[in-house]
Amino acid sequence: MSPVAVFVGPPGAGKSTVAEIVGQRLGVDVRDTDQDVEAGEGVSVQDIFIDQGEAHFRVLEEKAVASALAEHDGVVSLGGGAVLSPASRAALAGHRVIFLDVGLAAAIRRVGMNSGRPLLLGNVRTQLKNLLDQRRVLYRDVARFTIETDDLDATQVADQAIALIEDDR
Ligand SMILES: Nc1ncnc2c1ncn2[C@@H]1O[C@H](COP(=O)(O)OP(=O)(O)OP(=O)(O)O)[C@@H](O)[C@H]1O
Ligand SMILES: O=C(O)C1=C[C@@H](O)[C@@H](O)[C@H](O)C1
Ligand SMILES: [Mg+2]
Repeated sequence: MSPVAVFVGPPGAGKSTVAEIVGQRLGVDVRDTDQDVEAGEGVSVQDIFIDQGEAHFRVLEEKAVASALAEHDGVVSLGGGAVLSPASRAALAGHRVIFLDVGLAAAIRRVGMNSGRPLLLGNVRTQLKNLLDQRRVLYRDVARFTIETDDLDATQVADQAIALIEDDR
């Protein structure tokens, strides 16, 4: 069993939104590792960061990624920082991973300046810039395909993703 596609990318890339559209259009279930962690713990990702710290969240996330890749044959959307884990990067090898890339300006517009995302608290622009600079290489490393999303709406990104999936089957 293997997911039909796995979406990776930074906050604001549109992973959750696009995964939902692609799942609906292909008639398959969607799994989001942030939601899996929240369901398992019974609290929000934000609260886990605040109460138990990022390192604890990353351990939970690593398990959620491993389970989703092993158990799910629909579409998977990973948390933005899932690729920080070497184990998760290794687990992604051989999967149909699609990197939704986004530039700084579009990412800021999409997450908003008052982001509830715990890693972006403080100066959203600076945090997002650092995060994009540090992680782009990791997203590229795990991805079979990249979609540049800046000038596309979520439906257009989903169209491209479905075309890539169909061509790759
Ligand atoms: N291609 C797009 N163009 C414009 N807005 C978009 C696009 N994709 C998603 N959005 C909007 O951007 C916001 C963030 O999208 P979404 O939550 O899907 O991102 P994400 O990649 O899952 O982020 P996170 O890593 O924080 O979970 C949402 O308000 C969504 O409607
Ligand atoms: O980019 C990140 O590190 C994160 C993205 C979100 O999906 C959540 O997993 C959490 O807010 C951390
Ligand atoms: Mg998401």
